[in-house]
Amino acid sequence: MPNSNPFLAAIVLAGGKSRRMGTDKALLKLGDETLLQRTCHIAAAVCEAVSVVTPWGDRYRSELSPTITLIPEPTVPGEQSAGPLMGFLHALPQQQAEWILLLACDLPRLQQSVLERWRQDLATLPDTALAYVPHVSQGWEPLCGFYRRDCLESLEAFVEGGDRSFQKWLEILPAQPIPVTGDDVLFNCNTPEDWESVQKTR
Ligand SMILES: Nc1nc2c(ncn2[C@@H]2O[C@H](COP(=O)(O)OP(=O)(O)OP(=O)(O)O)[C@@H](O)[C@H]2O)c(=O)[nH]1
Ligand SMILES: [Mg+2]
Repeated sequence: MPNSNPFLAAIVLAGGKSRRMGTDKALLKLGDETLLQRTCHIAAAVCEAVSVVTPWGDRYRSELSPTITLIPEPTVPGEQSAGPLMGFLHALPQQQAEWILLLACDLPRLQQSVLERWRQDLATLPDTALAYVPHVSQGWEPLCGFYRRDCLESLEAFVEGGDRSFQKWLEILPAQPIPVTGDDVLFNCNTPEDWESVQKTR
C-alpha cells in the first residue's frame, strides 16, 4: 500500500506566557495579521498540515483557519509555563508526518521562501539525521527547525531524565546544523523594544 502520511507537518508553539512582552505575543498585529496567524499561514504554505499546541486554545480558535488543528496542553500551576520542549513533546505523538517543522509564534521575520529551501534539503539528509536545525554563533535555534518524527523516543528519554533544555537535547540527538548566514529570519521578539524595532523596519 502506498504511504499516505504527509511528508512534513508543522507544530506551532503558542503556549508561552509572554512575561517579557507583557501582552500575549501571539496576538500582536503585524499589518492585517496577528503573529500567530502569520506564522500559521507560512506554515500552511510550506507543510501539508499545521497544528498549534497551546493551553489557550479558546483565545486563538476564532482567528485560525478551521484546517488548523489545535492541540490542547495542560497548564502548569504557578508562574512558569511548561516550556517549548514540553510543548513539542506534547504535540509530537499526534503527528503522522515523517518530518515536523517546529515553529515559535514570535518570529515576525519568518519567510516562506527560506523554509521552502530548507524543506528541499530534507531529502538529501542521511537517515541517521534526526533533526535539521539552524545553528548560529550562540547555538541552535530549535524553534525554527525540522525534526524527524522518529526523534520522539530520544525526546522522551531526555525529558524522563528531568532535563528541559532544547540546546542540551540537540547536542545529543544526531542533529544536522542548517548553516545560517544572516539570521534575520530567526529574529524572535521577546520584549516591547524588540516589537518596536520590528514595526520600524517594516
Ligand atoms: N506549547 C507551548 N509553547 C510554549 C511554552 N512555553 C513557551 N512556548 C512558546 O515557545 C516560543 C518561545 O517562547 P518564549 O520566547 O520564551 O515565549 P514566552 O514563554 O511566551 O515568553 P516569556 O514569558 O517572556 O519567556 C513561543 O512561541 C511560546 O509561545 C509552553 O509551555 N507550551
Ligand atoms: Mg522568544
